[in-house]
Amino acid sequence: MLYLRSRGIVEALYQAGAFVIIADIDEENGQKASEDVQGQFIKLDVTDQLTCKAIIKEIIDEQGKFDILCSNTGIFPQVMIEDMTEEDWDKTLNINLKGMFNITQQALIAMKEKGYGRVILTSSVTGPITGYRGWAHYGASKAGQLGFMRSAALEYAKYGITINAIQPGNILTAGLKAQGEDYLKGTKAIVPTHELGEPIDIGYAAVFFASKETKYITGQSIVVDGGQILPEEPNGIL
Ligand SMILES: NC(=O)C1=CN([C@@H]2O[C@H](COP(=O)(O)OP(=O)(O)OC[C@H]3O[C@@H](n4cnc5c(N)ncnc54)[C@H](O)[C@@H]3O)[C@@H](O)[C@H]2O)C=CC1
Ligand SMILES: CC(=O)C(C)=O
Repeated sequence: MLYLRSRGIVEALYQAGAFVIIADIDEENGQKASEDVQGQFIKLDVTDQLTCKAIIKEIIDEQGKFDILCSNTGIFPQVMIEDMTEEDWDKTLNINLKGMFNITQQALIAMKEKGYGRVILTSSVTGPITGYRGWAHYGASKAGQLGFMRSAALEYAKYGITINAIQPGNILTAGLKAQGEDYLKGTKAIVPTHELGEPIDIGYAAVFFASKETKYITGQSIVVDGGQILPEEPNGIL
C-alpha cells in the first residue's frame, strides 16, 4: 500500500500486516517513518502529476500489485479571507485537492486493472461540517475532497474498488502542534473527551476502510473527533 505520511495510519496498517510505502515531500522524516515499519520511502510532491504517475507505475513494477492508497497529504495554514492572496488559495488547493486528485487518479487506474482496491482520503470536519476562522481555503479543499470521493465511488464501484474518507477532528500531529499552545489548550476545552486525538485513532479508522471485509461500503466518511462536533446545548461538555 502507498500512504502519504501520517504516523498513525502507517503504524496501524503495519500492525494489520500491510507492506507500507511512504510517499512524502519531506525526505528525512519520511525515511525515518518507513524504517520504523520495515517499509519503503519514496520522495513525492503530490502537486507533480507526472511524478504521481511514475510512482504508481514503479510500485506496480516492483510489487506486482497496489491494493491500498491512503491519500493523507495536507497543509492547513491560517489566513483570514480579506488577507488571503491568490497564492495562499492556490497553494492550499493545489496540495490538498489537486494533489489528492493527482495521486488518487493514478491509483484508481492501477487498481481497476487488478479489479481490486481500497482508497482512503483524509478529509476533515473543518469544511464539510464545521468552519474555523482562517481556514476558509482549507475548508473548501476538504469539502472538495468529499465531493470528488462520491463521484469516484460511483465510477469505480463495479471494479471492486471502494473509496471512503476519514474526517478527523483535532489530532496531535506535528501540523497541529505548529498551531501553538493557545490553540491546543483552547481546542481541548471544546472536545467532550477533553483530549486531543492520537494519530493512531485515525490509523484504526484507515484499517477499517482498508480491509477486504468492508467491500460494501463506498463513498462514505467517518468522523473521528472525540465528539467535538456534537454539542448543541450550552453546557453540553461536562
Ligand atoms: N492534525 C489534525 O488535527 C487534522 C489533520 N487533518 C488532515 O490530516 C492530514 C495530515 O495532517 P497532519 O499529519 O496533521 O499534518 P502534518 O503537517 O503533520 O503532516 C503533513 C505531511 O504532508 C507532507 N506534505 C506537505 N506538502 C506535501 C506535498 N506537496 N507533497 C507531499 N507531501 C507533502 C508534509 O511533509 C507532512 O509530512 C492532512 O490532510 C490534514 O488536512 C484533518 C483534520 C485534522
Ligand atoms: C486541521 C483540521 O482540519 C482540523 C484541526 O480540524
